[in-house]
Amino acid sequence: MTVTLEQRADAFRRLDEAKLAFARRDWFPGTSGNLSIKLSDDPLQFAVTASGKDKTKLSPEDYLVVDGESRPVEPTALKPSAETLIHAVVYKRIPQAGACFHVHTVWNNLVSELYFGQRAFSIQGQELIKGLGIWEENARITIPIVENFAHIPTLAAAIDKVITPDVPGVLIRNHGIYAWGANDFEAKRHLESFEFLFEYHVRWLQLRQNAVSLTHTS
Ligand SMILES: CSCCC(=O)C(=O)COP(=O)(O)O
Ligand SMILES: [Zn+2]
Repeated sequence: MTVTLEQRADAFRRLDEAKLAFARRDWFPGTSGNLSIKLSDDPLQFAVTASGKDKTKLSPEDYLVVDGESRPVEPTALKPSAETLIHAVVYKRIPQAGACFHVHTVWNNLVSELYFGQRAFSIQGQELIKGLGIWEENARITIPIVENFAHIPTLAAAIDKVITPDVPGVLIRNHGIYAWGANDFEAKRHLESFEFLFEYHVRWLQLRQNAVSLTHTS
């Protein structure tokens, strides 16, 4: 299937919108983060952020289109995100994924380190679990956590082993989160829901610890 110039331009415009929304929340510290939107399944092609850019800004050189091996499909001086392979793994493992967003936040880093020993973080009974598309009563979700291998093919292979269609995200230890959805709207909703759950959980642990300390000193 050929990707038209209109589809390419529409994906770039949608990536601009997602990027600015996340930038407003300070979710791209130090040029971190990368975003993609799928353009075709067969052959796999997706629009992805160029590597090392300041993702709080817009420029005509922010995105390029790559194939399933993370190679640019058109002549360009731009380098795809260093983590493009992870986006490719998500699209291959979860065929229903149409957009994939990666951000580094303090909350997702704290949760990834706190629960790395269990290789997963679980949370139950929170309304925002519905934001992940899971509507059962008192639902519990479990997001996997992988080691932060510096060698990206090793990191991508570790992610490939643990992701499932049941939960639309994966944490990388002391690095960040990848979250995906059927399209950019859904991937954003999933990412925001995960971040709410992480922040709630860490703040709740802190409050509980403070309450215990007060009880012991009074
Ligand atoms: C400065 S952050 C280190 C690389 C990283 O984790 C990241 O998300 C950004 O890499 P990219 O090549 O996509 O700019
Ligand atoms: Zn990263």
